[in-house]
Amino acid sequence: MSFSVSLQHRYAGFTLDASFDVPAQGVTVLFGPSGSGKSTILACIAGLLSAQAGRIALGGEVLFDRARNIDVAAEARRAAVVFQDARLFPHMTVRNNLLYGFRRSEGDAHDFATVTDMLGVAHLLDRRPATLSGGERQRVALGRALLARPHLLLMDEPLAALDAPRKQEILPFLERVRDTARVPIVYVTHALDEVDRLADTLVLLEQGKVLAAGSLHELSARTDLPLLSDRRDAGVVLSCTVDSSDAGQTRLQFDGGMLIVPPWSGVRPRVRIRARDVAIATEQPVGLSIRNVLPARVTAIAPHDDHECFVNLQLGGTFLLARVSRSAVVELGLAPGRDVWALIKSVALS
Ligand SMILES: Nc1ncnc2c1ncn2[C@@H]1O[C@H](COP(=O)(O)OP(=O)(O)OP(=O)(O)O)[C@@H](O)[C@H]1O
Repeated sequence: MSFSVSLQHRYAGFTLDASFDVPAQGVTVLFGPSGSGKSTILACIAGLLSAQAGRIALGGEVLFDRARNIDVAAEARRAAVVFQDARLFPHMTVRNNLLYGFRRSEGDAHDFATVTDMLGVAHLLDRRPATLSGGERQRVALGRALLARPHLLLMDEPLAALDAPRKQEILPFLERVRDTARVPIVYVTHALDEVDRLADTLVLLEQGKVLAAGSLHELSARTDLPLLSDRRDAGVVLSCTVDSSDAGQTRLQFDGGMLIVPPWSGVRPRVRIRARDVAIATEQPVGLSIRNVLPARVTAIAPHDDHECFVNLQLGGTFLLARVSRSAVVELGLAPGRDVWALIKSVALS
């Protein structure tokens, strides 16, 4: 099932002309600099703004089609929105805030307990919003949204108002929602750490236009997207499964090989392998302290700056990015099609 969005809208000084087609599952992150049109797109999806032209369809359901005069009312779209500020009702307890949307849905007590447990708000039910921390308020806002049993969950920079420790506190809850709630999520942010942690699919926006849309893994391996490749820690994000674990190390399986990492107890680990942490050897090295040495094939080479190149590598269905000096590319005779060994010096786990 796909989620298909095509929108054209003009404000004085700003033109939105954005189209993307993404899977209607998991988290789709709209990422781009301030003013690139992220919130405008979200408002159109929510039904809070009618674009001057375009079409929005979730699976077979058309929510908006300007040409056919279809514009499903916001409530009927069943799209719950979580904003930067929690927007809870101040005079109501947490319980009543949570029950607000729930009453109107076909939910039952089991869902209420599941959601309050999942978001760690069960002990806050009798409190009022003013007595909660910013992170707790956002968890309640998320709970209220989930209990409305939305067909789409929309989040507009839900962590932007929180300080770094509160943000770290709430990210695992968002991961849990992504991994357990069967509702497609569209998530707006301009924070790359949130992209790394949460995105399954990424839509990159700049000045009202879509630069690229695709899986986070695929886009993180692209060298022609400065929004991603110019970051200091540019590199690919891989979703893995745990193969085995013992006291000393964990083995992570990915499509194309195995990674050895320090002991890890999570369920669906994601790793970021930074391009500067990947070296290339043309023969299998021996006597190395690096544990992750994997056979790979060079697929492309692109200049990064005056001194360095990005080398695209493929291992099975997985792409890696290595940053190596221009002189090394020449000396090693690296070229597309060449079989090499990728030496992964360090792996960042989230
Ligand atoms: N109601 C409006 N009237 C006129 N211009 C608007 C209106 N709403 C948004 N804009 C303009 O449209 C552009 C896109 O705004 P939008 O809020 O969608 O961007 P954004 O990517 O979400 O930005 P940010 O990350 O800063 O929230 C901006 O230039 C903004 O000033």
